[in-house]
Amino acid sequence: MSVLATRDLVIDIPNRPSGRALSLTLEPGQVWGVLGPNGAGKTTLLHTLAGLNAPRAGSIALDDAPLTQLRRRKIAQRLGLVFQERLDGFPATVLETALIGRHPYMSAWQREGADDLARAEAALERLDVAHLKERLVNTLSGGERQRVAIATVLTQDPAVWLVDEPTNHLDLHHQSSVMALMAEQAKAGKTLMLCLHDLNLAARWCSHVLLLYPDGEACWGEARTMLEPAALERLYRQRLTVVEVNGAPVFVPING
Ligand SMILES: Nc1ncnc2c1ncn2[C@@H]1O[C@H](COP(=O)(O)OP(=O)(O)OP(=O)(O)O)[C@@H](O)[C@H]1O
Repeated sequence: MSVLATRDLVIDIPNRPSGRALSLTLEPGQVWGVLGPNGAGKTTLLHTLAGLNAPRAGSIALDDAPLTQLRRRKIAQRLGLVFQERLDGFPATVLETALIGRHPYMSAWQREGADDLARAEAALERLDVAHLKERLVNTLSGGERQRVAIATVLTQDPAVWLVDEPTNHLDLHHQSSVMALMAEQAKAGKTLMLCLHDLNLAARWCSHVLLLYPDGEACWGEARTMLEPAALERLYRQRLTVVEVNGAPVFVPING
């Protein structure tokens, strides 16, 4: 069963030719990495899959139903989003922010219950921000905010995670912990699509990758077949060398 699928999807990037239309099928348990240079359209793709940007052409299905025919509340129960721009200016505490993850399941005037609170507190613990729960989010560091945003989606517990640069602002320990969380979610049957700048995170953690080129060209498939040095050099216009560490490829940029 596909949880999220696109048919002949063309994302709408102003003044860019349509390139290759995307017909993707994302299944439970898969972790997709979206790779490509700056401006290739990774964020635009995520926004389009979330129904926030209209595509130029083609369609998106969530649980085999057209996204355009689903109510926003239903979409919010199924899709969790971690995006780069966040409205953190609103004066909410870390705990209040995590609890927003429960709103798609509540009626308009319903208050969060004990179960909602327990889920939020467990998520804050998992992301190592429980000690900050009474702090206003707009007083946190970049990495702390990123972890609160991920904790909010963990509280939401969606079937599909769409995450723009999950390790943005994170130190090495928290990068590793967040990627392990993404893998855990996949193991639990969730589907994840992550925009990544780090090839080595993609090689280590993704089951599938989508390579997006600045001219709208694209190709996709299983990570072990797609992460070929020659294809990646063309993608980034950057020479690479590959070494193996613990059985996994590690890509290193080289000059010249
Ligand atoms: N509102 C807009 N008007 C005009 N161009 C836009 C608009 N939004 C995005 N773009 C352009 O669309 C292209 C794709 O942007 P997008 O943010 O999706 O790229 P990206 O692959 O996520 O890049 P990065 O790696 O830098 O985050 C860029 O060239 C960007 O300048």
